Amino acid sequence: MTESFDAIVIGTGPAGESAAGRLHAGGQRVAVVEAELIGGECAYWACIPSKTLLRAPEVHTEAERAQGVSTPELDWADLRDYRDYMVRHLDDTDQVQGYADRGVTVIKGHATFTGPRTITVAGRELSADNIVIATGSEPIIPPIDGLDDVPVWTNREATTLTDIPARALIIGGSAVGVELATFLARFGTQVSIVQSADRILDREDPRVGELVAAQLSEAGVAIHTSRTARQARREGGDTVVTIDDGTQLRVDVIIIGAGRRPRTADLDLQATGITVDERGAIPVDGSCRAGEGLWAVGDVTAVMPFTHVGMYQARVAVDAILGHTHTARYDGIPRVVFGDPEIAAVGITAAAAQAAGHDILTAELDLADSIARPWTYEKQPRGTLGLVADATEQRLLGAYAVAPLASEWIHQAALAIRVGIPLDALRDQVAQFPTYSEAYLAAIEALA
Ligand SMILES: Cc1cc2nc3c(=O)[nH]c(=O)nc-3n(C[C@H](O)[C@H](O)[C@H](O)COP(=O)(O)OP(=O)(O)OC[C@H]3O[C@@H](n4cnc5c(N)ncnc54)[C@H](O)[C@@H]3O)c2cc1C
Ligand SMILES: NC(=O)c1ccc[n+]([C@@H]2O[C@H](COP(=O)([O-])OP(=O)(O)OC[C@H]3O[C@@H](n4cnc5c(N)ncnc54)[C@H](O)[C@@H]3O)[C@@H](O)[C@H]2O)c1
Repeated sequence: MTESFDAIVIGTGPAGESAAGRLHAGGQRVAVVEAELIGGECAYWACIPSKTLLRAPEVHTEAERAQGVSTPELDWADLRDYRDYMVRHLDDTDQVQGYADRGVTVIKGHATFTGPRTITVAGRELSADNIVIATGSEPIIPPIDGLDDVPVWTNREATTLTDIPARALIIGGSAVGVELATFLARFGTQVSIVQSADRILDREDPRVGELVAAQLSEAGVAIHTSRTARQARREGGDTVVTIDDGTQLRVDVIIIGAGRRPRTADLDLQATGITVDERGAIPVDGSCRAGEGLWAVGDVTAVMPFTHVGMYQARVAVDAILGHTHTARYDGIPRVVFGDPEIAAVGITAAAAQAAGHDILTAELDLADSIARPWTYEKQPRGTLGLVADATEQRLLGAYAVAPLASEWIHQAALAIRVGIPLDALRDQVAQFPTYSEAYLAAIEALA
């Protein structure tokens, strides 16, 4: 017998949970289907554990860099326990009960489509007027000979680690690679990164890559850009990795941070009429609609694979389901990598702006030369803010900041880009003294 609902949400990562909560609040009879744990990748093996693990080394560095305070000791056992608490000991019993208490049906199991709006899961057949697909993404494992014979961690093993490895090779030098390298290097791991692109964080402005490479090198991380790992083998207790310039790296573990692919392969999407793109992503329109009564939100769309974007897409899709259709906009969405210091960017790079035909103005500011806050914050002041603006329209197109607390103050640029605040208005804006936010005025004046 087919069980009918108003809406079914497949996958309960941040995007799916957000959709389910909003649908339920909108008065819909909702079923959620989850193959693993309610909360998804973000809650157990990605955002939450990684940011929890990075906080202790961040405080440690802050203390080292501030005048008049002795540096506290890092306590791995204590941090590990707190990480375990933050990932709920990989137990979602309370989450399942929470949904049940609210009247949302939870079905644990792997869903596959049997028709345009019917699925089968755990031996049950369900149908709904609307189905939201929020199945997330999985790590891409690069082809390296011998990888099966040596210790390899994806983000899952890396974020639930119990012991700090002495030596690690990270494959990939973007968000996952930079954050894990920052954390491990601070706990004493000898870290190497092999990055196939010609710079770290290759999707950002080249200056960001330069600044981040310098900070990682200062922390003792060895970076091999324009390189890939070719072969891995066991030699005694060591893993020996050969990279494509012939260099051999001797490590204890290989950590994969080489990108992710949308999790669509085993959904039987052919039953729905949805055709995935070459990345395996589900194409969606402006309101995240993927077909008649079908919606896709989060990493599975590959639009911008971040938790905040997945939750925004859920908002947009559920609004449309509930009859308030509007179009998602992806400009002005921050992209933060929690390095040391933090790396934040928003909007487009100077190169992308030029390619799009903008007549651009750019400025880069060394914060220590321009504002007071870096000096009151740490004894070796640091930080950079870069801006790109349209000269004709006199508005901001993009910004990057590599500086303490950048994850917070990047939001001013985000809002300016999103709303199209004129440069004149930003020039007349007054920030509190002494804060990092004051950097915007100095950088905007430098644009002229
Ligand atoms: C190490 C790391 C750190 C990160 N840190 C950040 C960060 O700080 N900030 C940020 O914004 N982003 C971060 N991200 C990205 C973020 O984790 C993802 O963008 C986010 O988890 C995507 O959410 P989602 O709901 O789309 O999918 P997911 O979180 O992947 O959840 C999808 C869920 O669907 C379930 N599922 C899949 N297929 C089926 C099926 N057929 N049937 C039933 N259930 C199914 C899965 O079991 C899973 O629970 C990080 C990623 C990594 C790897
Ligand atoms: N703070 C955050 O918001 C945060 C943190 C971590 C991850 N994430 C998200 O999670 C996703 C996965 O992150 P990621 O860093 O794994 O992927 P990514 O797609 O952001 O970057 C992958 C990197 O690996 C490199 N690479 C690819 N194949 C390689 C190979 N064979 N050898 C060496 N290098 C190779 C690429 O050049 C690229 O720089 C991204 O969408 C990211 O935005 C977000």
